[in-house]
Amino acid sequence: MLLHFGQVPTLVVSSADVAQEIMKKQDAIFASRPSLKANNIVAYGAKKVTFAPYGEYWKHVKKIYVAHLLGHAKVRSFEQARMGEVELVLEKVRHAQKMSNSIDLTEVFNLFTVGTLGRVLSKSFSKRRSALELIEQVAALYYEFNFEDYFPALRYLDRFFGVESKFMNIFKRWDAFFEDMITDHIKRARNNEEDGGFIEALLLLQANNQLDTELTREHLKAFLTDMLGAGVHTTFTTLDWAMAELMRNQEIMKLIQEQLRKITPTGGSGMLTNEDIKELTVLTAVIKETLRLHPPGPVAVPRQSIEESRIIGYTIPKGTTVFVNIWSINRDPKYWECPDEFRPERFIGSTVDFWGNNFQFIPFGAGRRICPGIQFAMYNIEVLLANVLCKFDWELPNGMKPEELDMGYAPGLITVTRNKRLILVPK
Ligand code: HEM
Repeated sequence: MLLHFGQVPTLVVSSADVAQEIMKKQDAIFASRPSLKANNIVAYGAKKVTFAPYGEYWKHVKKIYVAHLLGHAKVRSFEQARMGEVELVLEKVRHAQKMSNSIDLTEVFNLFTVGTLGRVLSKSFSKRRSALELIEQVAALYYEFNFEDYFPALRYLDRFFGVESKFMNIFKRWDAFFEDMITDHIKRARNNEEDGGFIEALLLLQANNQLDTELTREHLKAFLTDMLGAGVHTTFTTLDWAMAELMRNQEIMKLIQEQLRKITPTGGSGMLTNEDIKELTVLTAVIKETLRLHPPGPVAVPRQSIEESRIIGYTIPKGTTVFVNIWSINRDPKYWECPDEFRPERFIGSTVDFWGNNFQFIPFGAGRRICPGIQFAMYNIEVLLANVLCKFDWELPNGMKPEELDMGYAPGLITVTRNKRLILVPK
């Protein structure tokens, strides 16, 4: 559907066929991003990959992300940090179990996600709650309708809306947070404490000066905002939805628990590692079905066309902003039987995967701009779910029945979280 939002031609894509046309066949034309006011302020111009226009700079920085943080080998190498955070979660749950208390799993998942990411940025990362608070504030402001993005000629009206000053205020706190993180890291490095994290790698690249692109302190901070901005809400909300769906589908939860309880952990700590659970098809199917029904980003990050093109017989002008509606594509009855039902078994024995080749299932997007954090996210989601399901049985509080669990969506545009916190009792 081609619309005009103010002065900007806008294409909304809600079918797998057109998504394939945009994200695969004509990907080079549609691989850029529109320049939004929020990005020019909070995201340090277009320095972070998520909002960089398609081109050489984007390619160089994405390579840095993959080589030093998000690539498969790197993700595997972060096992210690990941398992350290799993251990913290298990301790909290054990404590609640011992006291016969309920536990707020939404909060636990949120802290786990920011903790695993923070630790691999810098080993000494500890400000989980401040980071979460900042991410919330930025998310709330980010997609607030910004008049100027759609009516550039009416820029002067911002003095009434005040969007820019709101962004500037948040940006100052955001910037100070990342400045502290880098400064703390540098102080420890003076004491010869190596940590193998992303900030260390970036500082080394900066010192060696062998890159094809400039790497200033601003670039470093932009990359860190990219990681926390793109990686935290998306991952935590998947954990939250998956666990809620399992509470409503007890037979599937029991099946996974039986499979998990047959595995003997290889690590000395008694926790299951990613290696231990790599053959668990039911757990993977549950996560895929969660991502299909509740894609954390219901609308992919907007794209922009760099030249005029033809899509299914229509002319799409250069500079069109494209929104791919992942949510409705993932539930298209043309591809999915009973699309609104949680049925993980549909993925067992199926070749449909989320790597951007099956356009009826694109929770991570597709094409050149596909999410580079898939492996990172999946390792964290799988290992945490495996451990909390293996070590504990779970009940709803106050005699609540599974069908009474609120599965409504909280308001929000960037990521779609559950309406209510997930409070459960570990047994
Ligand atoms: C369940 C978890 C996640 C989901 C569902 C998800 C989903 C997405 C989607 C839909 C896009 C846009 C793709 C497109 O335009 O075609 C994206 C982009 C991106 N994601 Fe993720 N993401 C997740 C986790 C992560 C994590 C953990 C990180 C990093 C720590 C990350 C980093 C990024 C980056 C940097 C981009 C921008 C890529 C580009 O513009 O080239 N994501 N993600």
